[in-house]
Amino acid sequence: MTQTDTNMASETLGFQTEVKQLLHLMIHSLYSNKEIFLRELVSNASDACDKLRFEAIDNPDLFQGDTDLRIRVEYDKNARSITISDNGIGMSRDEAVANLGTIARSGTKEFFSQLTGDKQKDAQLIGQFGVGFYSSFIVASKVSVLSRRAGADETDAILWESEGQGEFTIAPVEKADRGTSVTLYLREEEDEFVNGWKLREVLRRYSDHISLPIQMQKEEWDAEKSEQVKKNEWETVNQASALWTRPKSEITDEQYQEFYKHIGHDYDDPLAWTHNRVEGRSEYTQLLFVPKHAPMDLWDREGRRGVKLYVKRVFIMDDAEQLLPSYLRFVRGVIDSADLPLNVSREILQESRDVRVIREGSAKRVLSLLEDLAENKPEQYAEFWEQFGQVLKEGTGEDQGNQERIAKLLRFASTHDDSAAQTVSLADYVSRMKEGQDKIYYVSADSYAAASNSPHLEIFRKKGLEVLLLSDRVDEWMLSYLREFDGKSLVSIAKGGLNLDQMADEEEKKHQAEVAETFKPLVERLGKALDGKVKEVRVTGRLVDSPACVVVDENELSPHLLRMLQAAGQTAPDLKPILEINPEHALIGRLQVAPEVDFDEWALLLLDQAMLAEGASLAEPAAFVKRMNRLLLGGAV
Ligand SMILES: Nc1ncnc2c1ncn2[C@@H]1O[C@H](COP(=O)(O)OP(=O)(O)OP(=O)(O)O)[C@@H](O)[C@H]1O
Repeated sequence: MTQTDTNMASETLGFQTEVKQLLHLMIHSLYSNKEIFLRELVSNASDACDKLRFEAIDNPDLFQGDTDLRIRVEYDKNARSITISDNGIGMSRDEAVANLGTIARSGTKEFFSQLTGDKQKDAQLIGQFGVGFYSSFIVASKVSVLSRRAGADETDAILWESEGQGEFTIAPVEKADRGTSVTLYLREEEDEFVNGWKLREVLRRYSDHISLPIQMQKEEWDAEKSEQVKKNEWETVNQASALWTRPKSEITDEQYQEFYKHIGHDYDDPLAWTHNRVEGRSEYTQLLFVPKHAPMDLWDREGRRGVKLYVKRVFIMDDAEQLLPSYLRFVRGVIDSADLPLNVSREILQESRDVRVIREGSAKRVLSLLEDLAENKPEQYAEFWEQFGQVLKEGTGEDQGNQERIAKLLRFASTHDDSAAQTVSLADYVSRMKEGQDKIYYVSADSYAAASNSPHLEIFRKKGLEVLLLSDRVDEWMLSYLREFDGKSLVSIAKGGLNLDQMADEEEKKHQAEVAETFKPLVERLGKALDGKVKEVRVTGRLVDSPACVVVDENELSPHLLRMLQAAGQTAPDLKPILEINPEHALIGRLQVAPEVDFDEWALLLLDQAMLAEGASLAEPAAFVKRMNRLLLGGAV
C-alpha cells in the first residue's frame, strides 16, 4: 500500500450528528462485548465481495483477473494494529463519505427517540439498529480505511481516517489492488487482540459461517525467540462454505445464531429458524429466521423487507421482498434458488412463476415454524406475538389461502382473564363456549381500556359469556376478512341485531316482550325528540349498569372504524347510530316521569353519554355540559 501526494488535498469533514451520538453510545454500551467489532468488519468485507460478484455478472471486467474473493485478517504487535482487508467492491470517495460519515438507514429517527440512557437497554437497541462499521471505535483510538472501487484506477483510491471524535479526513491515494483494508489502531488496553490465537478464536466463534475464506498468516512456534512467528503463507481459518448448503446435522445452534446476526444485522440471537432443501418441481434452499425483536423500521414503508436471494450460491440481492408475503416481512434469512437465472432483476422476480412457488413454500415453512413454537414453546410464542402479532394479523387478508392456519396463530385479550395481554387463541375461546352459543363475540375500541369498559359487555359479563377485546389498529381490517373460525362466525357485540335469544330461557323471553310493550310509548317519544340524530330507538336487554348505549346495524361500519377513517383524513359516511335503552335502569324510570319541558333535554343527554361511553367525542361538548348541569340542578329552570 502506498500513500502519495496528488493534486487533490486531504479534506476534513464532520460526522453527521447522529453518528457522533452513535459512536459515543457504542463505546459506552457495548464495551462488555467488544470483540464483536471483528464480526462486523468481516461481515462488511463479505458483503463487499458478494456485491462485487453480483455486479460482475453483467460486467466481468470488474474482476480484473482476480476472481478468488477472500478476506484477510492481519495484526502488527508493534504498531498495535489489526487490518481486515477484502478484494470486494471497494468504495469511491463519495461512497466512503456517505457510508462512513452518515447513517442513511430507515428507522434512524425511531432508534434515537427510543434511547433511554440505561446502558443495558441502549445496548439492546443499538443491536437491533445495527452495530456495523462504527463498532471499530469500541477498541480503536484511530481507524484507517484504504479503499479502491472495483473498476477504478490504481491512482483513484481513497484513505479515510478518523479518531472517532466528530470528524474524519479523506484523501486521494494510490492502491495497487481493488477492495478495502480497514486498519484499527487499538487503544493501549486492547493488547489482547494483537494475538494470532485470540483473533482465530474470535473469528471461529463469530464468523465461521462466512462462505468466503477468511485467511490469516500461518504461525509457528519459534523456540529460540520463544514466541509465535508469522510465516509467509496464508491459511484459511474458517470453514468457508455457505452455511445453508451444509447438512443440518453438521451445523451447531451457535453457527446458526452467528449466521443470523450476520444476515439479519442483529445483535441478539434469533427466536427460531427453519432450514430446508426443497427439491422437485422447483429447487431451492431456504434458511429463514424469526428475530426476537421487531426492527426499528417494521412499520416504515421504506424499511428493509424480505430475505437475501442467492442463485446457485451467488449473492443476487438483499431485501428480496417478493420471496415472502408482506405479512411475514419480519423474517430474515437466505433463499438460494437453483432455477432462477443469475441476471434476475427485481422486475423479473415480480412475475416469475418460480418465485411464486418459492414465496408460497416459504410462507408455509414460516407458518409451520410458528405453529411449532405456539404448540411446544408457548412462552417463546408469546414473545413472538408481542413483537410481531400485529403484522401477522395482516395475513388474514393478504394470504387467504392460509387464512385458517393464520387464524389459529392469532392471540387476543379477552374478558376471560380480563388482562391486556393477548394470550387467548380462537381455539381456546371455542373450547370455552357456553351451551347454545354459536358465535365468537368481540368488541373493538381505540384502546384496551375502552374495550374492556364498553357498556356492550354488561350482559355478556352477567351471562358469563366470553368476549374478545380488540384494540389494535389492524383489527377492524382483519375482521373484514376473517369472518369465521371453526364454523363459528365472529360477531361484534356493538352491532345491532345481537341475538342472545337462544341463550335466554322462556321466562326471560316473556319478560323481555312485556317490557318492550310497556316501554313502547317512551321509545316513541325518544324517537321524536332525537329525530335526525338517531336511526332508531329501542329497548335492549344487553345493558345491566348503563342506562343506554349506541349500536350500529350489522352491515354498517363500526363507530370505532369510522373514527379511524376520520382520523386518517378520509371521508367517512355520516351514519346515524341506534340508541338502545335499558328499561331496568333508574335513569330511564326517571325519564318517564320527567316534566314535559325537560324531556328533550333528557333525551339528548342520554344519547350524548351513550356516545361518550362508546369512545366518541361529542360534536357540541359545551352544550352537553350545560345541559347536564341544568338537569343536575333539578331541570325546568
Ligand atoms: N469492506 C467494505 N467494502 C465496501 N463497502 C463497505 C465496507 N465496509 C463498509 N462498507 C460500506 O459502508 C456501509 C456502512 O457499513 P456499516 O457496517 O456501518 O453498516 P451496514 O453494513 O450497512 O449495516 P450494519 O450496521 O447492520 O452492519 C455499508 O453498507 C457499505 O456500503
